[in-house]
Amino acid sequence: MTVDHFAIGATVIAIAVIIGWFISWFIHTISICFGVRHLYKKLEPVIPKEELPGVSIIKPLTGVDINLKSNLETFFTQDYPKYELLFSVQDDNDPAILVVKSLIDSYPKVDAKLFIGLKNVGPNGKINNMICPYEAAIYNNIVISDTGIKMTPNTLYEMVHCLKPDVGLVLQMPYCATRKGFGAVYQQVYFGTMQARNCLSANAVNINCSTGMSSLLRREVLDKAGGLAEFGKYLAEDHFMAQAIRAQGFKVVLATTPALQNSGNCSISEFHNRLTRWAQLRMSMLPTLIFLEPVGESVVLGVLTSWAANFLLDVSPLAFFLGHFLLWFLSDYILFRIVENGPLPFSKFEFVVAWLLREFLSPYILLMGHLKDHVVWRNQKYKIQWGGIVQVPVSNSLDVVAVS
Ligand SMILES: CCCCCCCC/C=C\CCCCCCCC(=O)N[C@@H](CO)[C@H](O)/C=C/CCCCCCCCCCCCC
Ligand SMILES: O=c1ccn([C@@H]2O[C@H](COP(=O)(O)OP(=O)(O)O[C@H]3OC[C@@H](O)[C@H](O)[C@H]3O)[C@@H](O)[C@H]2O)c(=O)[nH]1
Repeated sequence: MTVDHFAIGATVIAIAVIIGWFISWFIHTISICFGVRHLYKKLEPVIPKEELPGVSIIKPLTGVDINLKSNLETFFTQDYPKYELLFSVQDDNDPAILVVKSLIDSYPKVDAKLFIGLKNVGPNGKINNMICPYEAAIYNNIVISDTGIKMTPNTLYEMVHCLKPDVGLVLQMPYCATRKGFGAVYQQVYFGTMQARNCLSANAVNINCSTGMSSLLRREVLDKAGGLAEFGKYLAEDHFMAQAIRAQGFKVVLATTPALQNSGNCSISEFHNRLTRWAQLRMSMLPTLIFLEPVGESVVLGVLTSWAANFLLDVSPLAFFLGHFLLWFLSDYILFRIVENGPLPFSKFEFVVAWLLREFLSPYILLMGHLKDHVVWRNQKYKIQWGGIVQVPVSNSLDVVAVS
């Protein structure tokens, strides 16, 4: 390559980097605007409360943590006229059984059942755990809610409110309840900044960006796509369910309040394992993210753009990087306050430390996703293929028992 070719190539790359930098600020701006407009907006009642449709809430459980009982209790105290609770565990030694039974005894007026044992329809353990309650559900509207989720008394109403006739799936954007300890702060900052930015901006422009920890869907729509069992072949069943619902012409929308993850386990290393697993899923399903995700991170994009600005405009790279990083921080701080709907629930110092840690560790998490040749989820190992299909882990199906 001659010097001219080299200079032309470098100029083209530098211009592309600058364009990418503007795109990333466009994403920040959309997420903030959409967050302000959509999150926590006042819901005008459209139909009287007693005429609201019935909802079956499926809770696939695996094990116990110190918050499980209080989290599950929030499902028994929903300010909603007609719903049933369908808990399921995959084996009869699961300690969650005792917790659920004691809550069922304490709230005899709430229609609640416990299913013990899974139906093996594919590699996805969560789907296998949910097949029995899904088949037994009496209502057409199904909420799927992960074990660590806590609701406020209004959450179910807020989700149903978003289920307009043209909507097939309502997702609660992932966020966290405020818990004690730095691990909890770190997770809350992650979900309130990077995750919220991508989730809000993608949904604002109708890009499929789903996380299935708390969602409400129309059963007849899912059944037309083959039912819940059809998605047992994927680990990222949430992404493929949203895709199948959109393919039938229904909208996928965000609920006005985020999902409150409130697991009793706030370990940073386990959280990193979870993020690595999610990164592996995303990269296998959407390979363009292998390139886009790292360049969409503040540190990598900052370094690249500092070089580009210096190359094209002779700007000091250090000054550019520091300005970029400070702006990114301020934008994330504003977004966090929008998602939290109030002041920081911890000190500013903790926010800064958790934010810096996340920004500098994110390339490492993405790298770990590339280095691992298998996915680990709840002690099961899976081999994942391009397209998101997984190979079956060894699993044993128990007889199913329903306990009211
Ligand atoms: C030069 C700048 C370009 C920036 C491009 C930004 C690239 C996107 C970067 C990161 C994507 C992060 C997605 C976070 C949410 C995903 C959470 C998750 O992994 N969930 C899994 C488990 O529940 C789930 O199975 C996977 C779902 C797939 C999500 C795919 C998301 C694509 C989002 C793209 C957002 C771009 C927004 C553009 C708006 C104009
Ligand atoms: O083998 C399993 C694994 C998981 N599960 C249940 O599935 C739910 C989610 O599990 P975890 O909390 O371990 O995982 P995550 O929070 O990472 O899940 C998230 O990412 C992966 C997606 O497929 C899920 O839909 C999403 O909720 C829990 O309720 C858990 O009890 C099972 O019932 N069996």
